[in-house]
Amino acid sequence: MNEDKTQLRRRLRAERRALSAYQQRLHGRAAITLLGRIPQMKRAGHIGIYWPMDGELDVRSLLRRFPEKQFYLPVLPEEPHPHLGFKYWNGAPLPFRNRFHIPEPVRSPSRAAGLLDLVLVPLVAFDPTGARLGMGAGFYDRTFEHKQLLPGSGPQLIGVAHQLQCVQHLPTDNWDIPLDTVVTEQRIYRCR
Ligand SMILES: Nc1nc2c(c(=O)[nH]1)N(C=O)[C@@H](CNc1ccc(C(=O)N[C@@H](CCC(=O)O)C(=O)O)cc1)CN2
Ligand SMILES: Nc1ncnc2c1ncn2[C@@H]1O[C@H](COP(=O)(O)OP(=O)(O)OP(=O)(O)O)[C@@H](O)[C@H]1O
Repeated sequence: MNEDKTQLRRRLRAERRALSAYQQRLHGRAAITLLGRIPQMKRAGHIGIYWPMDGELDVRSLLRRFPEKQFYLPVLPEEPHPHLGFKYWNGAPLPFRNRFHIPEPVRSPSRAAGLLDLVLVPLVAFDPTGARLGMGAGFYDRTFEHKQLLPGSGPQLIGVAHQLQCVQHLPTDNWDIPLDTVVTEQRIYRCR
């Protein structure tokens, strides 16, 4: 892996973890307000979300804001499948945690990633063109690989991040799947 990516990942992970609980709450609320203005979000019925970790923006209260929509959390791939699964989550407590200590609704029904209308994608860094740097396992890139073959297909990918995670230009690799939109506590970036 490219050293630039490794260093950037370390620096921005530390910066988002350093935000106070108060800042975190403000950013979460502001991002939810902006998400509510995105037309694709208004239309979406089945939405991939994530359980926040490591200082990521917390948008779980979308479940209360949009009680008519269905939300799904990612579950780690199991051999031999290389893709993230998505399982229905109604907001109930989740006792099971995966190997990264992230809760998963293991007993809930699954929905194929390609059948979600929209996926809120966690990230470590992004740039205004929609390039994304994640945790470094390539899970989201592999899961939405087909979007590269058929542009415009598959769920809308909406990155969710603190404004401090925006960098001028991110180095990309040929497997990176670009984001359609990025939402921060300050603004909406329309990338595609
Ligand atoms: N909230 C959230 N959920 C998510 C992701 C994410 O980025 N954010 N993922 C996006 O892909 C997947 C999990 N991906 C991950 C990839 C690497 C590490 C990681 O490197 N964790 C440790 C070191 C490894 C370990 O403890 O064994 C670390 O913090 O350095 C964590 C999660 C699915 N769920
Ligand atoms: N479509 C793919 N097919 C095969 N390997 C892939 C694919 N996408 C990513 N990878 C592999 O995954 C590894 C991690 O990729 P990268 O650093 O871009 O992950 P990331 O987007 O930061 O992580 P994540 O999506 O898990 O948050 C790379 O070394 C690459 O080899």
